[in-house]
Amino acid sequence: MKFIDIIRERERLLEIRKKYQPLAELKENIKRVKLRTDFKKSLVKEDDVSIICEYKPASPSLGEISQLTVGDVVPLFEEGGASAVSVLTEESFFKSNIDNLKLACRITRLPLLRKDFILDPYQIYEARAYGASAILLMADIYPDLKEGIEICKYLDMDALVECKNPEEIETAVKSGAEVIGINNRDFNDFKTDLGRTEKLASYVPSNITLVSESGVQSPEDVDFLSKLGVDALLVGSSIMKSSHILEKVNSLVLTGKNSKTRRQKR
Ligand SMILES: O=C(O)c1ccccc1NCC(=O)[C@H](O)[C@H](O)COP(=O)(O)O
Repeated sequence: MKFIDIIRERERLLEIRKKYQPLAELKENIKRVKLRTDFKKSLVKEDDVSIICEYKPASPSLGEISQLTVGDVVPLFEEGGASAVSVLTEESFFKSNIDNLKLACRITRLPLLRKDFILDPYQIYEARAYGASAILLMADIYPDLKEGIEICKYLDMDALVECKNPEEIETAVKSGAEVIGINNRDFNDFKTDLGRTEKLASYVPSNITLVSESGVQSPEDVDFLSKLGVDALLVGSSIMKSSHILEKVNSLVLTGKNSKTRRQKR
């Protein structure tokens, strides 16, 4: 399977959602959904690298990862010291759905990131209506980044803008991004390499919150990425696969404590 297959499938399911729950209805629902605490603020700490724990039952690279539910894992993420929770909401390849976001919202007071392939403003409104405080926007996938970031601001949400090269980082900054993510996963073969953050971190201005995403397995990885000046790490598979989730989260969180380093300037 290729990345483009994931996007095509996302487009197909999006059209079904739009018919099932029109945008006007979502906008009405938003009026009744209380906003969660600030995602960006929760990640930026003076001395600590924050950990965002991701609910991820399956993935294109690993297939089924875990049969645990949001109700099983989110309390453990919180107890383990996570600063925020990411909920994958893609159905076909990651075996989750948007209702898991709503469920997480009932379980935890931590800020919630909607992790999905966002192609359309509809999905940003949908995220807010289902309780998200932030949404992932991929710089090379979302059609109008500036507009997407503005919609997030209008809805009092944060945009985590994912960038794959220096040009995308520059575009993201010009478009108003305040939180930038560097994904350590290569979307051609889905393999991870923490060296991607090493190559790109210094391109991200120091006033912007930097999240390193994917491939974090161990406290040693947290240590390595901390030295590159990241503010937060997004971790899914290694936590979901663990038979001791609470201890796993806690070991990553503790390694992030007092480990924050100033980002190198170019
Ligand atoms: O996880 C995958 O296999 C994948 C494949 C294709 C596109 C995206 C994919 N993952 C999305 C993510 O970015 C991760 O869920 C997230 O960063 C956590 O990564 P990990 O800790 O490696 O599970």
